[in-house]
Amino acid sequence: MEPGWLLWGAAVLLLLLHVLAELSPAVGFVLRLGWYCLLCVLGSLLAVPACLLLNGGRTVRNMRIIKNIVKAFKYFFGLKFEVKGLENFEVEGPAIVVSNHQSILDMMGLMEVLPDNCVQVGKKELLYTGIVGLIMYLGGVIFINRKSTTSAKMVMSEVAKTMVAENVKVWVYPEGTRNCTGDFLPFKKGAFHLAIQAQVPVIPVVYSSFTSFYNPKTKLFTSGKIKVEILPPIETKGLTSDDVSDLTDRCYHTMRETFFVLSGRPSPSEQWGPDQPDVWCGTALLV
Ligand SMILES: CCCCCCCC/C=C\CCCCCCCC(=O)SCCNC(=O)CCNC(=O)[C@H](O)C(C)(C)COP(=O)(O)OP(=O)(O)OC[C@H]1O[C@@H](n2cnc3c(N)ncnc32)[C@H](O)[C@@H]1OP(=O)(O)O
Ligand SMILES: CCCCCCCC/C=C\CCCCCCCC(=O)OC[C@@H](O)COP(=O)(O)O
Repeated sequence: MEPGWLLWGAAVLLLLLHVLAELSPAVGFVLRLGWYCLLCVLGSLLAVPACLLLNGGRTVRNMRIIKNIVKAFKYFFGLKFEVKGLENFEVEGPAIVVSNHQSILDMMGLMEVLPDNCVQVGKKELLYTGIVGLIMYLGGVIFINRKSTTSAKMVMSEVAKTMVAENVKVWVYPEGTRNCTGDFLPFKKGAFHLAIQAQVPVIPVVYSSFTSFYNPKTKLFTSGKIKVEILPPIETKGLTSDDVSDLTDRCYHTMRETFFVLSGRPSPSEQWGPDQPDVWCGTALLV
């Protein structure tokens, strides 16, 4: 077929998809999410050779390449990030970063603020997403098996040693799963055990609620603004395993309080529970 016809075909297809997306929110939702996944695949196709050529293999230095590619994604979805407190990442040496996790779209918010020398903890299933899994592997993502606490704990204790030796920060989603209910899930303790074992500070990062522009249950996915705040580091020097619960609670409360402020909603003490308890976040691999 002639290239001219191909271009026309592509233009007509895009127009058709655009009209469909405008007519039906559900179709628009699926198309936008599909486009996001496609962007991840295309970005990975670009990043894999770059990472291999420039850095040779699995290393945290690849995160810079990944970050710079992913930072362009937001323009395709009309998403804006307003970031406060970046200076709080400037701690000397390693640290544990903890943040709330609402959706697979979080990957954009993550890359928007990601400090140098920082890897994330992710569920091992993400390794099976083909080239996207490969780029995560090359970026140094630490994969854990959530179904086996024993093996997850073993991986995390190993991380406590290597992060200090190699001077890397580790980004953990302490809710342990995606949650877009407009509130927080209770925090799991792995991140805080890790911080105390390695005697490194915890840096909380909070993203405002997505519910005004993204909701898989009502098939909502429009443009929107996300406020991000990096809170001051919480020191763990001198703390022992007896202090894990207190540290977890302290981070949970500070972050939840900040979450409501950033989301422009009444403080948690003035309301009870999530305002949309039935928002479905999905238990499938991605959605
Ligand atoms: C260029 C284009 C590219 C485009 C493509 C993109 C590429 C981008 C690249 C890169 C971005 C990557 C983005 C990745 C994002 C991934 C996100 C996810 O996958 S989130 C899910 C996985 N993460 C977690 O689950 C962590 C949080 N979870 C924990 O930390 C848990 O605590 C865990 C898993 C370690 C254990 O899970 P439990 O369900 O058993 O949870 P508990 O209740 O905390 O633990 C049970 C008991 O064990 C103790 N415990 C936990 N950890 C311990 C430890 N290390 N040592 C000793 N005790 C420990 C606890 O204190 C608790 O005991 P007591 O109840 O207190 O008595
Ligand atoms: C042969 C494999 C076929 C699968 C092809 C899928 C192609 C993948 C394309 C795009 C993937 C986008 C990945 C973005 C990374 C975001 C990571 C993420 O946020 O994972 C969710 C996980 O934290 C929480 O898991 P659960 O909420 O517990 O569930």
